Amino acid sequence: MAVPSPPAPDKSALRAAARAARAALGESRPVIAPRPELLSLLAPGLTIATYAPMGGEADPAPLASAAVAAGCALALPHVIDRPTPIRFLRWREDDALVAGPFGLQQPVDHMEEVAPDLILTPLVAFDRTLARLGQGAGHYDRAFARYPAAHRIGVAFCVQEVDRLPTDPWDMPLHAIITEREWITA
Ligand SMILES: Nc1nc2c(c(=O)[nH]1)N(C=O)[C@@H](CNc1ccc(C(=O)N[C@@H](CCC(=O)O)C(=O)O)cc1)CN2
Ligand SMILES: Nc1ncnc2c1ncn2[C@@H]1O[C@H](COP(=O)(O)OP(=O)(O)OP(=O)(O)O)[C@@H](O)[C@H]1O
Repeated sequence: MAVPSPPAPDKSALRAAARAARAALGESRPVIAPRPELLSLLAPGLTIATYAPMGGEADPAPLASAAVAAGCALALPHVIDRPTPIRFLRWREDDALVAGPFGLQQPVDHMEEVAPDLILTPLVAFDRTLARLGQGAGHYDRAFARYPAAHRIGVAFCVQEVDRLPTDPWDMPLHAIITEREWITA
């Protein structure tokens, strides 16, 4: 009889391990610099959704600045609570942010809602098949379902890579992941 294989780790165990790996970077967090493959996706008039990093997340600011330099407009997610879908609101780099739920900084809620052409997505963990793990509230899963034509680009440190993530029926793979070392595509 075959030796039973150990159960695959579930999403919450993988999330905890990846958060610990990210936290172990401490203050020596690498810079995620723009890469040519990302720059080739940017064009004047496009709307790029970025995010205000929290905790130990990779900072997408150099990527957002490259998008502005390429003539793109920016948007940031606006969060109400776990069950409510996020909305992407117009944001310029000098616009003030206010405190939101989960310790997030976000635009004031009366900014214009916009449809992103490319979504820079914070990752908790990822694998080489471009599967991603987020905070578990489904905020980005639902945003991806609402904007299926948007480019889905994950942003993470390479220590957040895991061998293989479990996937659920609602998971939409990323188109690419940018780390401090690589542009990962399938
Ligand atoms: N910077 C950033 N902005 C973002 C997200 C994100 O992951 N990062 N989101 C992604 O969906 C959305 C906000 N959704 C969130 C949903 C749940 C939690 C949450 O449960 N946070 C944990 C702490 C996580 C940690 O230790 O790193 C908590 O509050 O207990 C956070 C954000 C949109 N904006
Ligand atoms: N299109 C959708 N519409 C409504 N609910 C969804 C949709 N996609 C996912 N969800 C819900 O959101 C939750 C997502 O959980 P999951 O653990 O996959 O999150 P995640 O991989 O961390 O991603 P996210 O960053 O989007 O939270 C699940 O409860 C799921 O039922």
